[in-house]
Amino acid sequence: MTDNAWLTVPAPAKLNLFLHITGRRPDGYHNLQTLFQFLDYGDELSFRTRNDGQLTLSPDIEDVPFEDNLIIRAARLLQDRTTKTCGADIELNKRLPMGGGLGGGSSDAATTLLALNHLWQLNLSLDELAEIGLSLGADVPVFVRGEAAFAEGVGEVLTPVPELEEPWFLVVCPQVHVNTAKIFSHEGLTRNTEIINIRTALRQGGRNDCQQVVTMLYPEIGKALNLLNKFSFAKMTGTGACIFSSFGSETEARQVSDQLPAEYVAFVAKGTNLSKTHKVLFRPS
Ligand SMILES: C[C@](O)(CO)[C@H](O)COP(=O)(O)OP(=O)(O)OC[C@H]1O[C@@H](n2ccc(N)nc2=O)[C@H](O)[C@@H]1O
Ligand SMILES: Nc1ncnc2c1ncn2[C@@H]1O[C@H](COP(=O)(O)OP(=O)(O)OP(=O)(O)O)[C@@H](O)[C@H]1O
Repeated sequence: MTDNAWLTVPAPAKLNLFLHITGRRPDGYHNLQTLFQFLDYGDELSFRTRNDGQLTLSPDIEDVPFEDNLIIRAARLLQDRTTKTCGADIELNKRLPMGGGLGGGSSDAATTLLALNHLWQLNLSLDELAEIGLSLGADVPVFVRGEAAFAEGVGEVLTPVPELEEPWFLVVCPQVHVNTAKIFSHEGLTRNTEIINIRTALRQGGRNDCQQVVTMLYPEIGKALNLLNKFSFAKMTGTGACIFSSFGSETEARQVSDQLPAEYVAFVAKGTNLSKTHKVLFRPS
């Protein structure tokens, strides 16, 4: 029932270069100000269209039922806008830790929306795909749009910042799974950081308002921060667990990585202002 060649598309990680929480909305969600940049490292998805309306995914992600997987949920939302015959086989090469603050699930969802929109020839605009993506998670729209951005609202009001420096990052991934909802509902969370404008944000940067609560609940993350801080200023991304430091060159980042204790899971990647998904789908060289 297949009728096509495989299309392989990256699903890169994101970093929150800073993350300020500026308020809590009546629906419980939080207003944020954050700076998103992508990494040239992430998951990879391959798609092959089917003409029988079926979706398959391999391999399964342990503990994530098929219909709950953000890849399948994204594909189902697009199927709602197609004829009954649009289907796909999907292969997932999962590299990003789950619950790491690197946005792996959101990036997988955005890549699925972009790739299937292309393969099923739906011609939905990026605006439409970002709106569909927002119903899957607050981080999906930035991956759909594919540009480094200053984000406000719950993360969906995006101002592209194409002029950001693109340093090398050392990302350390403490082996704990942080539950995002648990962090946002914690009574000790800072929720009243002053709103800043984009120029101030780009000039001054900022901190991660979740870091204090997360390191209190997950001491392993505080320990990793203390260690990385000995080499270079370190910060948490999203609601953790991953932390990062930036460097002027890949060599410097690798030198620090090589000095970490063997049990630390870490990778080195370059920051990118255009996501690799967009490079592959829209600007192939
Ligand atoms: C922390 C960030 O990673 C920053 O990029 C994101 O805002 C989180 O985005 P995400 O993982 O896509 O999160 P979602 O799946 O939308 O939300 C998970 C849970 O976190 C809380 N949540 C999330 C985002 C937000 N702006 N306010 C919240 O209060 C809500 O309780 C929600 O139920
Ligand atoms: N394709 C997927 N990849 C990863 N997680 C998925 C996927 N589909 C559903 N999930 C669920 O989403 C949860 C969050 O995963 P994700 O890897 O996006 O976390 P995260 O990196 O902390 O994201 P964020 O920075 O957006 O908070 C997982 O614990 C898992 O239960």
